[in-house]
Amino acid sequence: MTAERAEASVAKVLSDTGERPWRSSDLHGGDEYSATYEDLTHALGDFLDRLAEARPDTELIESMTESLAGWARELGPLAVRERDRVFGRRTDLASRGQTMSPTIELAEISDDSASGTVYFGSYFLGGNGAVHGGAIPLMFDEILGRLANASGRPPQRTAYLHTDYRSITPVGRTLGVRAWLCSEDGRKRILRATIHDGETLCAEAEGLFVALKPGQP
Ligand SMILES: CCCCCCCC(=O)SCCNC(=O)CCNC(=O)[C@H](O)C(C)(C)COP(=O)(O)OP(=O)(O)OC[C@H]1O[C@@H](n2cnc3c(N)ncnc32)[C@H](O)[C@@H]1OP(=O)(O)O
Repeated sequence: MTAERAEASVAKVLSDTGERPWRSSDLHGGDEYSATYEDLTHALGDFLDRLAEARPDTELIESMTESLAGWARELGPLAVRERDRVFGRRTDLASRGQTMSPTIELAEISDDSASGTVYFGSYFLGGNGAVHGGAIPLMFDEILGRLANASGRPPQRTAYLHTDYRSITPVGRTLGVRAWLCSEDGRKRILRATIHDGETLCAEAEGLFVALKPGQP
């Protein structure tokens, strides 16, 4: 996704809800920094997809290894405390500034539902064209966790996450994703989500999210 599309996606969510989509830290710089960091995470995701697809020769493997080791050496001294990090903490961005799970492009979000698209690249291949069975709950935890924590609700953690695999989830296709709040009972919230390939239900999940008590990690 380009920086312009990332900004447009965030702006749409803001205009729909009248507020920031979910808690966002301002510790990590302004809009330009966000867009630049999102470009980095997209470039990294693209690299992982291309790596997963390619069969490079020894010379290219050695060259890439050297380049990656060089970047690691450069980043090593820049390590900061968890709360000051950027990776995975840009909750105002579609990718959340991370590549651990695929980017979810939300077209709609309200207090109790969200819908949009998700694209699993080749990096997430399990086998025979199907997404890895572990990557699917990872994506569900991502969207359900975001929704559970949206709209000024107190921070929540996943207590359980149940996934049913209804048909294969294909790699390399834009899939529909939907999540909604089913019930609230004190600190407990049950949410559900689905992934569709066109009309085909690929997988569905139910998660219990429990609001943290003060002092709970
Ligand atoms: C923007 C970010 C997007 C990404 C979001 C990612 C979210 C995550 O993945 S969080 C990481 C994964 N989750 C964890 O590490 C959680 C680990 N577990 C915990 O910390 C605790 O067990 C925790 C907080 C869930 C609940 O503990 P605690 O606060 O002591 O609550 P506890 O009293 O045991 O339970 C509260 C209620 O929930 C119920 N409950 C708790 N766990 C479960 C469970 N697994 N199944 C069913 N019910 C449960 C209890 O029965 C109780 O119900 P009731 O009030 O009716 O008696």
